[in-house]
Amino acid sequence: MPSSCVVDIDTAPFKGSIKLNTGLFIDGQWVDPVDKEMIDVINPSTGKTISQVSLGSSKDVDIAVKAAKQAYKTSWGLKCPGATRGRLLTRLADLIERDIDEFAALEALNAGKPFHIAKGKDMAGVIKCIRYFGGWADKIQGNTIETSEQKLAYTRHEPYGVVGQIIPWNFPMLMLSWKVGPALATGNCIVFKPSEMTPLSALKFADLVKEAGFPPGVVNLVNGYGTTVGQAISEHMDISKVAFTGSTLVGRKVLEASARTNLKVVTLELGGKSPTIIFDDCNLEQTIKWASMAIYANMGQSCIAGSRIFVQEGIYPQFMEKFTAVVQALGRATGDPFSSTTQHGPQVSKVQFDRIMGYIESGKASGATVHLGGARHGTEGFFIQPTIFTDCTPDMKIVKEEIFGPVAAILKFTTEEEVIEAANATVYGLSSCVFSENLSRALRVAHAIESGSMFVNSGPTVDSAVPFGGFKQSGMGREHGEYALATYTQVKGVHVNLGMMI
Ligand SMILES: NC(=O)C1=CN([C@@H]2O[C@H](COP(=O)(O)OP(=O)(O)OC[C@H]3O[C@@H](n4cnc5c(N)ncnc54)[C@H](O)[C@@H]3O)[C@@H](O)[C@H]2O)C=CC1
Ligand code: BAL
Repeated sequence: MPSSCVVDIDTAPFKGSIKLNTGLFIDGQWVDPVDKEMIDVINPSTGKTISQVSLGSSKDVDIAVKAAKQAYKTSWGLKCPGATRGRLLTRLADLIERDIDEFAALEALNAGKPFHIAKGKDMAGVIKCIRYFGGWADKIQGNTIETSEQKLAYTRHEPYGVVGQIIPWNFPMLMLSWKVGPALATGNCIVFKPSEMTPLSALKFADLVKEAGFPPGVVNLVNGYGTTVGQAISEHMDISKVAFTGSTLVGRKVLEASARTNLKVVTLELGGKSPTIIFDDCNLEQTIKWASMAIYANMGQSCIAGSRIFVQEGIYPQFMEKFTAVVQALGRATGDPFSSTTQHGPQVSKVQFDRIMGYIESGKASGATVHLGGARHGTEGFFIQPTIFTDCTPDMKIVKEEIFGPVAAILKFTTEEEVIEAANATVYGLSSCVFSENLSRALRVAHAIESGSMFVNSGPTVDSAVPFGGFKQSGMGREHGEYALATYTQVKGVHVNLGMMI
């Protein structure tokens, strides 16, 4: 009998016991991994173990792929009408909404997100995303193509079959929804790997997949390390497409694995070093709130974090005064994710904590000034103070590299041309923000910046209906919107002879 655990939480926003199956979810059943290995799951607020869950291997990936292939042939893919897929996705979204508090509690416990943010932002986004793609499931259609009177030609947008999905720990449920929503809507079966650090909410999700009535094998969940389960997914000969979110380093490995094996289609959503560009004529009150949200939301653990803040010289003193006050308030709202006043929780792990503190030390050593923060918060867990660096120059590591933590580098600029060049001086190109009340200028800049998303007079407010993905080394392919459907379908051109003779 595969193992389970009960997570007891007794806090103001959530009191209760959450029962979780801790096995692997394969072919609609909870099973033990072949090698019977387990992994500790850590609470980043304390550094203590919450529970142990199963740790899969390539052997479990093989079993999951077989189940997915069988489901694709018999009960999903082209065998299952889009309307049925859509209904199941909608039911799944309803079940997630029913259990939203449990999900938010698991995200707070395992990923350190403030509970009210996990509920109001992450989980609200998850439900919206799955409903959105549920709505697409019966609207996937090709075209007829005019060629000659003797030929009928049309296209079909067919699923790949079995797709692999590998996600990170920064938005465990949100990244899951971005992946499974379009894959299921388009009729693919899934072998899914959560981050080995944050698997708890995905375990709960798998139970709801079963409750919603998805046929066995359509969604399979194999928790495990990247170098075993992740690599096995990337190399698998019977997986036709893999969607990955994570570091650029691992993104390259996934692409290499595809090249080495079956040339599976790869979509990658990778790192960023996003610019927030603030002109003298911005609405300062609004801009400051958005700029703070852009870098510090989710403790800076976001690929779209606005970690380079370019401020035009005329507004620089006012910006610094007000921005500092907002970030100081965020520092005071740092602490227990289950407190209603907390806005800023811990980093996800000791590894990430050390990595970010290393960047802070590098910033100091390279001559930048710690204007605010720059140290750990408290004595327990992996908390870091929201940090502002000034006197930054383009050559510094803290300006060039993705920190993935609550660390902003402020850079002063004079002209529009200068800031466009500086903002584009990065290998990344995921997301950017520009603030100016001069719409002509804001749009000119929006068009000149090399990034897959551009936010004008707002922070990065990603939406399920709008394509999302990277330019340059931030990735390839798009999630969200109709564009996501294209990355989960392959186009077949059908030629019908209406009278041509040889
Ligand atoms: N774009 C994004 O949203 C994210 C970016 N990152 C960046 O990556 C840095 C390092 O974080 P990590 O947790 O180490 O990211 P990572 O890229 O190692 O982890 C992301 C996912 O990839 C898996 N993975 C690891 N090695 C793999 C392999 N060889 N083949 C297939 N899958 C593999 C992991 O198990 C996890 O599920 C962060 O500091 C941040 O800069 C991290 C997480 C998310
Ligand atoms: N990885 C997509 C969402 C984010 O990291 O902000």
